[in-house]
Amino acid sequence: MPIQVENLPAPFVQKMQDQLKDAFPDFIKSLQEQPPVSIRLNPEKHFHVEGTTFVPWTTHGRYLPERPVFTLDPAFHGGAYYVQEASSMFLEQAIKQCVDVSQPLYVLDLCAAPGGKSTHLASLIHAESLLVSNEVIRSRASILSENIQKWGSNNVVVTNNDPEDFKRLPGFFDVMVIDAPCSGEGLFRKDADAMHEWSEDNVILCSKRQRRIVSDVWSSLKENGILIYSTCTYNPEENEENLQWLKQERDVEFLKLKIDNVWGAVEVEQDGIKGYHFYPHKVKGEGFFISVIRKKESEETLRVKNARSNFQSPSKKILEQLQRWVVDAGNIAFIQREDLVQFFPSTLSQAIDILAKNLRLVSAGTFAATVKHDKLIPEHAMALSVRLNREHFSVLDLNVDDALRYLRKETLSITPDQMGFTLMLYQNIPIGWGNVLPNRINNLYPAEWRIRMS
Ligand SMILES: C[S@@+](CC[C@H](N)C(=O)[O-])C[C@H]1O[C@@H](n2cnc3c(N)ncnc32)[C@H](O)[C@@H]1O
Repeated sequence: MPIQVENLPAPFVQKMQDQLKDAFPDFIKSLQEQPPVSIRLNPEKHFHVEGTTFVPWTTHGRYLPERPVFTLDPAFHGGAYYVQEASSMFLEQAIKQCVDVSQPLYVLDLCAAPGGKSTHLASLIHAESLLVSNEVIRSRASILSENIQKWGSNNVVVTNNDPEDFKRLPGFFDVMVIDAPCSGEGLFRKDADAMHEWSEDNVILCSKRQRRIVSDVWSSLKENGILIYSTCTYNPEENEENLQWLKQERDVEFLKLKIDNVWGAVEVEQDGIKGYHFYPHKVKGEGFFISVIRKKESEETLRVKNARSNFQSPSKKILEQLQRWVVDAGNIAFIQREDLVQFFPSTLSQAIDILAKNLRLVSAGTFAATVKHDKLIPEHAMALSVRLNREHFSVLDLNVDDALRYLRKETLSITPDQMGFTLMLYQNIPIGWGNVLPNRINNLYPAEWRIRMS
């Protein structure tokens, strides 16, 4: 929402004036404009949206001409795209230019909820990479897990830990993203609360917290590993000064990114640090800052041994059924915890075993099914999984009205010919399961995800 300049906190205005000098009036003008609307398409779900333009620093980012009601688009609930502001999609350049994504890697997204960077990372890294998507606040970790399930990746482990818990995993990660909690200056146009909560004291508080987070998690990054540090703020306390602090405390190298001038990102290079500012008067996006840092210090490394994991496997009978539910079943490990079966790439079993012993796991890979008396009830995440073998299931194509009825968990008045668990599709995107009985369809959409908007 465009903002009233007179509502901006006076010390913020003064700081921005000092920082931007001649460009300050353009910056203020941009805050009074409508924020651009952008989405990032899920490359695994092959969904097409008409009338969009490219976010230039991405492959799958698109600007929309206007803001639709995303809640009323069934494809959104099927994980066909993620709604994300465009500047933060610049993470893609940091990964593509500084990380060899042709190799499987261990990647940590430390401050991950609601999942913008994690879903993006999942689309950028090798399919057998491990992405640990962590969120310290429990309720936000559930939202994160929901968004990861919608995206459909099976190589993501969602954890709910404090950054210092990662000290238990020395030298574990090749890449670490710290999209730090910040004073939110860059989001004023989209989030009026951020503007009302802003204060100089809070900037200092955020800056100190950010240093603590980096310190706490530092030992879990490998020697030569890459740290991507980002905030959605403009001020030096949370950006350049934190990087200066890191340079003084640790042996690090700041990496330079190639940027096209037309993108409008502003490179800062001062006293050996490097970073990239995104200002709304220069880019089609919100305020953002990003820096890519290589760790040059040696680090004790936790070895992931090639031994059997301690996970319990489902029974042979269950396993045989499940293997028909997924494509490329040979490369997948199914594990059973109580009556719930999950799966992930088999090459990650050992690493996930280590995570399970050291961290609080919310989910590991994809929830496939609940086992009840040797029968399988498919989990919602299975419908949204990019590994789902659609050929194995009957499907029901829903029009937009029926799809919305389904997502509201209402009764569907359609009567398909085939009985049993049926995949609900909207524009060829799976959105969940129904159990077709002789006289009705049992709507299996998760009650807690049901849409309430009419
Ligand atoms: C900027 S948001 C992350 C946005 C997310 N990366 C995305 O792209 O969707 C920062 C996150 O850090 C979490 N956080 C807050 N305090 C924290 C702390 N002390 N340590 C780690 N994370 C924290 C917040 O709950 C929030 O989810």
